[in-house]
Amino acid sequence: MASAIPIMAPPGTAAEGSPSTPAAATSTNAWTAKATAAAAASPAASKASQPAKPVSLTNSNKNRTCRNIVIHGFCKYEGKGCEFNHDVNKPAAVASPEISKAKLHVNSPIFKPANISSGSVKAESINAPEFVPKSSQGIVDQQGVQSFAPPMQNSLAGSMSGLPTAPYAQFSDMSLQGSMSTPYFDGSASGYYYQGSGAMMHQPLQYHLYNTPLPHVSNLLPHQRTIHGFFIADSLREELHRKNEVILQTVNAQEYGLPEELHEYHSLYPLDQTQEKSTEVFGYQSSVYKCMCSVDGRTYALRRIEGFRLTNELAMQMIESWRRIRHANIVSIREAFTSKAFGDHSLIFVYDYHPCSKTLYDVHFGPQAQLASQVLVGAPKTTEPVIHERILWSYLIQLTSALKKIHSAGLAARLIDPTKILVTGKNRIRMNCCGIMDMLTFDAAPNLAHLQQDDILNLGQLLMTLACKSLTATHNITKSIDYISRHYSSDLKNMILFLMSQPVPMKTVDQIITMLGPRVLQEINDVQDANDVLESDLSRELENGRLVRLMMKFGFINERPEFDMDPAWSETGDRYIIKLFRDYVFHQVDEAGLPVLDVAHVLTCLNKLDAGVEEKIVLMSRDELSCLIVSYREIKACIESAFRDLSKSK
Ligand SMILES: Nc1ncnc2c1ncn2[C@@H]1O[C@H](COP(=O)(O)OP(=O)(O)OP(=O)(O)O)[C@@H](O)[C@H]1O
Repeated sequence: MASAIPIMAPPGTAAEGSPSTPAAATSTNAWTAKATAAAAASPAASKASQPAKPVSLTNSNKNRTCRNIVIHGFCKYEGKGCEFNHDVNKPAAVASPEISKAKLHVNSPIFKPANISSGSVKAESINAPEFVPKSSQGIVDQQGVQSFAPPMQNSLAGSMSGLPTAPYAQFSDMSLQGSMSTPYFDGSASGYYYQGSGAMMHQPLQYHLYNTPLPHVSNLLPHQRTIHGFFIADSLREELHRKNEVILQTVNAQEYGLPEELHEYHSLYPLDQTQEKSTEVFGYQSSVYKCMCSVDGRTYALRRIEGFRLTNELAMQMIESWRRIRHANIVSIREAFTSKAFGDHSLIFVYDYHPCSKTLYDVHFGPQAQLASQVLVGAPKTTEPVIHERILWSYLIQLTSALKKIHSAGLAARLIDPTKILVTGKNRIRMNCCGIMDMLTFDAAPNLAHLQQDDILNLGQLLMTLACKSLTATHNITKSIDYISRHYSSDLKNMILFLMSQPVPMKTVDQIITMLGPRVLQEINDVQDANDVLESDLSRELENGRLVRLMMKFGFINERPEFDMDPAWSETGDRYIIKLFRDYVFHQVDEAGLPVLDVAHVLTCLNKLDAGVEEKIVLMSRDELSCLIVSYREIKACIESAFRDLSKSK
């Protein structure tokens, strides 16, 4: 290794045993003074060394500054036999030629293990207790592993008990003390997506690998960070995990009377919340299924209109216009087709799938929302209206934006109903089921202006329903407006009155946009704030992804059994440095010889390595007979070259 700088033996130093490592052997002057080497590598490592007696030195050495003083600021053998000069104020008569050559000097940063530096993050701090989700109702497999039952559609939950638990934990974790065993799926997704495996694969996902910091540890000094500072927020991670989990859910098609395949879709999974099917919205019973597309492998939502016979082929052309609409507040439609796969004449619409979404109805009028308002009954009179005004404005802005797109395309939504608006994120809504009414009530020459006026009226009715938090609010408009004027601003009341008023001569979406005015600016501000938070979360994960890739490279290179006796791969040259660096990063020990589990140290070292900084560190061999001073840049070059060699040998 050309660039590594071995610490040279002072003249006259007798070697205690020959250097056993090839790296040491490459230097004829390899310095074998254990004490100095141990101290050089790390104070933490020093305890692991065998006690070594310093060798006798000539009188001239008294005039030479001890290297330990120069490098580390102290010499543990001062007064115990070390004959070099320890008085830094006393100028050394003879300068040590090696030291003047060495680039490392007193000011070089030295790694201090966690138990010395109070500011570092210790591995113990991430000993979070195992999280057991609330909905886990004790599904225990034969091995006694508790499985987690997700908040699934009610009728399906029963089918999940007694399912095998997949073997996890292969790539499980950064578990540093065995305390964070992470039961991740082993990565083999084969069969997971597909029906017919007889069972819905299920796994106990651990959403909370890291708890949020406790209040008493949040008062950190500016240079300190908690372990949570390195990873995305718990809530976001949990949400993403849950979405992934929901996307992969399947049921046995036969058990649920579902077709194995439907056009180019398979693995149907019912999404309806209840068994009861209403004909209120479409005039026909409808069902929704999640499914996989065998063409692109993506997940979609199929809406089946039951018992519908398509009589006019022209109706299908309506879908073409809807297919062209792409908008952040509209669930995109992919295609529509008829099918007899369910044993009847069904009309099938294929939409984008938004995992874990709920309808606006579920969010504000469903059982959970009712429970929340019951809690509020006992609340003081000053309690805020149940749906905050800002949320109502946000809904209105999003729906107006969607309507603008639809009306500009020469279409009408024809369906603005709380059960047909999806909430796909926090206050994030999307119009669902677009295009269905155009097919079901096909009219070759529709009165578009009239339908668009209806859209605006329906928007006003929806807003009134939400503001009054009552599905019958539109039955008594005077009373509802009175309620709204007492609980909300006059701007909101006027907006609702405008939307619900008679069109004289015609109302347009542009008029609504003008009335929204400054509220739109507020919405943009909120969206950008949310975006900033997500971006910062993303950047944290970016770091982690980078570090995982580095650690993988380490894993590939270090101690490969097939190269055991190969001089190019065994403990020589560049690879030897990588091995020593691995020890430096992960295998530090403290004065008592106990492992130092300092996450901050590991992250710092890996980040510096990835950046390839010029900072130098001292690496010491395991037998403590030799040490090397190398920069992170040099170590990075070694790793890259070793990895290149590995890739070539494939
Ligand atoms: N595109 C989609 N992506 C993800 N989930 C969806 C999608 N469309 C509907 N869902 C989910 O399917 C479930 C049923 O939707 P649906 O529109 O049938 O609501 P509903 O209240 O049952 O209405 P209806 O009474 O008309 O059947 C809802 O929980 C909804 O979140």
